Amino acid sequence: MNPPADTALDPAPGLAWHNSFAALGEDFYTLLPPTPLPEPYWVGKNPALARELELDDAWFASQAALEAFTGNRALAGSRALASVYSGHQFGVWAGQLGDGRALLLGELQTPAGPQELQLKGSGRTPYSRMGDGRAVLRSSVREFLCSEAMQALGIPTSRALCVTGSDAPVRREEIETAAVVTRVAPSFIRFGHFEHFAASRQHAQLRILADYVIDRFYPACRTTEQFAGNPYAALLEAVSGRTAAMVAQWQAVGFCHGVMNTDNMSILGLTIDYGPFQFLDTFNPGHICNHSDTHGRYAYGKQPNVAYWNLFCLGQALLPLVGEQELALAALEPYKTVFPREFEARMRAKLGLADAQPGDLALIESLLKLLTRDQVDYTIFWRRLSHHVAGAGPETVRDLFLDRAAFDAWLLQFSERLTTAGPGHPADLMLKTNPKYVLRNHLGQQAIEKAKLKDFSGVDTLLSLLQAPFDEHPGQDAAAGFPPDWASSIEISCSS
Ligand SMILES: Nc1ncnc2c1ncn2[C@@H]1O[C@H](COP(=O)(O)OP(=O)(O)OP(=O)(O)O)[C@@H](O)[C@H]1O
Ligand SMILES: [Mg+2]
Repeated sequence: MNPPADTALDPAPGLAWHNSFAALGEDFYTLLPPTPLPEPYWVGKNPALARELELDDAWFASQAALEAFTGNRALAGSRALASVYSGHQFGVWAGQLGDGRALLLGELQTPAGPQELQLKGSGRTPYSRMGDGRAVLRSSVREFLCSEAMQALGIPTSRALCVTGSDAPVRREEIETAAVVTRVAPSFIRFGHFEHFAASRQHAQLRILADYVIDRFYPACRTTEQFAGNPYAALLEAVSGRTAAMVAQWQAVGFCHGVMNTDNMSILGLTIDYGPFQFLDTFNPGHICNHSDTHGRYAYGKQPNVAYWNLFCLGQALLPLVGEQELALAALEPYKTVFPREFEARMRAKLGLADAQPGDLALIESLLKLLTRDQVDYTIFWRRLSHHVAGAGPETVRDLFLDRAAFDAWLLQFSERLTTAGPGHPADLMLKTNPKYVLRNHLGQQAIEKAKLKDFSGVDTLLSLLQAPFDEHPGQDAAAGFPPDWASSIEISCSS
C-alpha cells in the first residue's frame, strides 16, 4: 500500500515552487492531495521538456519522481489544488464543472517564464460529479504524444512531461487501467473560469481573475488607448487574437480538436484537453473526429466559427467588467479579420510562398476543393508537393488525384505563382512547414496496444518522430504512410 500523498514530502532537488494561482484565494479552488495509485510505472517521459524545466536528471530518473508524478508523494513546496470552472458543452450551458480529475501542483520558474505543472487523472475532487477522477492509459498516451506533436509543429499548446501508469482498474466501456499525465503550461485558466464567476454573479472574483491574467500574461492591456482604455475589453481582443491564430494553425495542419467546449478553451490561446482529437487523413471539411459528437458541432471545418462562438461566451462573461456591450462587441470584431489573415498566411507558407499576392486565396481555395473532391490524404499531399517543388517531379503528387486534368491545371497555376515567390527557395519553406509525421489515430493506437502489454517502446519511438516532424527519420517511412484500412474503424469518443 502506498503512503497517503500528504504525509511523504519529497524535497526534489532544485524545485522551487511558486503558487500564484493558490494566492488568489479559496473561492477559486479546493486544496486537496492526489489519490495514490498502486505500483506505478513509467509509460512515457519527455527528457527535452524536463531539461526546459531544469529538472534534476538523476531525480527525474528516480523512483521518487515516479511516485511524485503519479500523485503518491507530495512535492515539498507544491500546493495541490483543483480549480473551479463552468462552461458551455456542445453549445449548452453545463453549469459548474471544474478540475474533476486534474490537480495543479504549482508553478516552476524556468528560463521561458513560469510554468504550471498539473496532474491529470490523479483522483476525485469536489468537482468530479459522477466521475471517478481517473484517466485511462489509452487517452493519457494520446494526450502525451499529441501535446508534444503540436509543440513541435509550432502550435501553441499545453505540454506533457510524462505519463505514469498503474494496473489499477478503471471502468469505461470496458475495464481499462489508470494513468496520470503531468501537463505543463504557463496557465491552465480557461474561458470557463470566467464564465463560472460571471454566472454566479461573483463579480469581485471575476475581477480578481481578470486582473491576475492581465498582470501576468497581457500587461499591455493596462496601457492600451484602444477601447477607451478599458483593460478588460483589451483582454478580450487579445484572447480573440491568440485564439484566431491558434485555430488558423489547426486548420492549416489538418487538426480536429473534437471537443471545443468553452471549458476546453485556454485564456492563453493554447490547445488544451487532448481528448477525441484527430489529424485528418483524407481532407474533408465535414470530418467529425469525436464519436460522441452526433450532430457534428465540432467538425473540422466548423472549428473557426465555434472558436468565435466560444469567444462570444467569454465576452458575455467579461461584460460586468467591460461595462458596455458595444465595447465587448468591438473587441470581438477583429477575430473576423485575424482568422482569415492568419489562415491565409499559414496556407501560403505551406505553398512555399514568402510574400502575399492578390490571387493567393483563390489558389488555396481551388486546391482545397480538389483535395475534398478527390478525398486526398492531407499530410501526404503537402509533403509530396514539397518534394515536387524541391525537384522530385510531379508524378507522386499527381498520383493522389482522381481528376488528374484538374490537378494539372491547378499545378500549372501554382508553378506560375512560384516564379514570383519572393526571396528564399520555396521548397525549403515547404519542407519545414509541411510535416512528414503527424499523430494519426492508427499510429497512436499501435503504440497504445503495445503499451497495454507493458511495451512502451512504441510511445518512445512516436515521441521522437513527432518531436521532429519535419525531419526524414530514415527507416521510419511506415509512420508517414497512408493509414491502413482498419484506421477508419477506430472510434474515439469523449470516454477517456
Ligand atoms: N473520469 C472523470 N472523473 C471526474 N471528472 C471528470 C472525468 N472525466 C471528465 N471529468 C470532468 O468533466 C468535465 C469535462 O471533461 P473534459 O473531457 O472536457 O475534460 P478532461 O479531459 O477531464 O480534462 P481537461 O480539460 O483538464 O484536459 C471536466 O470538469 C472534467 O474534469
Ligand atoms: Mg476538459
